[in-house]
Amino acid sequence: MPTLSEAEIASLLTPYLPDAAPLVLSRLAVYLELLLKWNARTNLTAIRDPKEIVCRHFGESLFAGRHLASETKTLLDFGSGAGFPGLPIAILHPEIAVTLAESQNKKATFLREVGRMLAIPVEVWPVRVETMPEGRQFHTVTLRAVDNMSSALIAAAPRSTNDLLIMAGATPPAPPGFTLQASILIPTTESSILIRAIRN
Ligand SMILES: C[S@@+](CC[C@H](N)C(=O)[O-])C[C@H]1O[C@@H](n2cnc3c(N)ncnc32)[C@H](O)[C@@H]1O
Repeated sequence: MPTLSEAEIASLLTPYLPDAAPLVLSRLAVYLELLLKWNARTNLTAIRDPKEIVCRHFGESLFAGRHLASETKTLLDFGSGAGFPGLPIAILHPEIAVTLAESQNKKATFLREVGRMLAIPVEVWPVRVETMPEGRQFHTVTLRAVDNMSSALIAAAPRSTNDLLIMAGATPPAPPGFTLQASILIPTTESSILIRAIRN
């Protein structure tokens, strides 16, 4: 028996993604089981309650996925951790080539395993973003809950040709060459916001 049925996951996701497709739900159900299994023996995320994982991690990531620019064809998730928001975005938008950058080895190994089990072609960059070849760029770079958002944005900016999609508790300063758009409150949260920074 899965921890949560696909119907339960769909119901929990309603505020973030009201009509999730069956394939999205079945992939999220597999991702949830893998995350719970790995998190029991290695610390991938401090959130351990399955319903909270679905709302906080999956829901917020899918909400970001609904707010991507239509021209986004390549996406870098900067500091993906256990895959947020990059993996749920890859599940929601299989047409986008998603790269998950995560410098901690155990988390990068987990990300590869989820990609393999779901048969989705995500690239995992298992070291710091700063070590990518200079010319490597993406339409969109996402950043969620990275430790020092201001310095992460400085490192992320040269990687983006179009925009940065930021999920944070407060509005960060725009990195050089980018302009912040109005922020959007993430559903069911008190103060978590989604902000797009557009390249000038
Ligand atoms: C606080 S966690 C947040 C993870 C995820 N974005 C989330 O919302 O749950 C930040 C992650 O970013 C990774 N990280 C920080 N700086 C990085 C960098 N320059 N390149 C790649 N990964 C980085 C860390 O190893 C850590 O796992």
